[in-house]
Amino acid sequence: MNAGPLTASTTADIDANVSEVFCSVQGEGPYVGVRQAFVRFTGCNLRCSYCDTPVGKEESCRFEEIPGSGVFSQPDNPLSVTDIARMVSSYGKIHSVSLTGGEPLMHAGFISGLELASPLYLESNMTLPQMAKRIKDKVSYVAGDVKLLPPSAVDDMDLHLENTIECFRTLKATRDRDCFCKVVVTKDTAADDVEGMIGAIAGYISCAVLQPVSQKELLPEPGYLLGLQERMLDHVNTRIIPQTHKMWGCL
Ligand SMILES: C[S@@+](CC[C@H](N)C(=O)[O-])C[C@H]1O[C@@H](n2cnc3c(N)ncnc32)[C@H](O)[C@@H]1O
Ligand SMILES: Nc1nc2[nH]cc(C(=O)O)c2c(=O)[nH]1
Ligand code: SF4
Ligand SMILES: [Mg+2]
Repeated sequence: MNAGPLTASTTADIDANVSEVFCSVQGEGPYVGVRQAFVRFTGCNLRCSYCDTPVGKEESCRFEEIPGSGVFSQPDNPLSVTDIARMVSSYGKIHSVSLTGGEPLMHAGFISGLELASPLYLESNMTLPQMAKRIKDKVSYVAGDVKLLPPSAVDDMDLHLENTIECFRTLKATRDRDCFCKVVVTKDTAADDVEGMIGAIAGYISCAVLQPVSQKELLPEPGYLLGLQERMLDHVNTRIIPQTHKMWGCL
């Protein structure tokens, strides 16, 4: 049994460093447009070259009390599970609570202690299988990224791929949980790599989403995305959905 530092302990953590809490609509993937509270944790175990999310401050969180106002209070970190429950319940009729980051699975101990009135929607890089095991019965939605990293970005590529597959196996779609995958596609994304990984996880997901990268200079040609979609359709229901929240300037 693996007993490394990222092996989950069995007790819940009562606090965590959170970079922001806000209310918006889900801007990515098949649930685009549903109203959500977003809880963005600090810290990440990866450094994706295209990442659009700055590393959050550890000292304080920013909390948008009125949705869309652009006005933030700055509660001190760490925040408790009770603080989070109070903040997200203030947002009214939400569909779910998006747990994002950074990498939320680095805070699995805290997530396992959350008791919220709304279902949990996990947004993860799917590379920490021990943490995934710990929270698998807490989350109702899993938006799992497939990270096709260049060899220079990982010490052990086989282990990275195994960890990804193990996360999807653990958090797979069931009667009580939806699980789908997103792949951020850039002009450097190799179709063979995408197809290999999607083939390996197809049995665990309800659909796959090809998400064009937001930086214009990194975008592939439209024909490339359509060709990739056609290949993926051999394995799983596949949609091309760009990030929508950036179109209308919401968080
Ligand atoms: C900021 S990440 C946080 C959650 C987790 N670490 C992950 O990567 O899934 C949230 C989502 O934004 C996507 N994303 C980040 N930068 C992007 C970009 N430049 N263009 C399109 N999607 C991007 C990620 O791939 C992921 O699906
Ligand atoms: N509106 C909106 N939708 C999102 N879906 C995933 C996001 C993320 O950064 O995890 C995100 C985000 O930051 N904003
Ligand atoms: S895993 Fe997610 S948060 Fe971390 S660097 Fe990649 S896109 Fe950004
Ligand atoms: Mg985002």
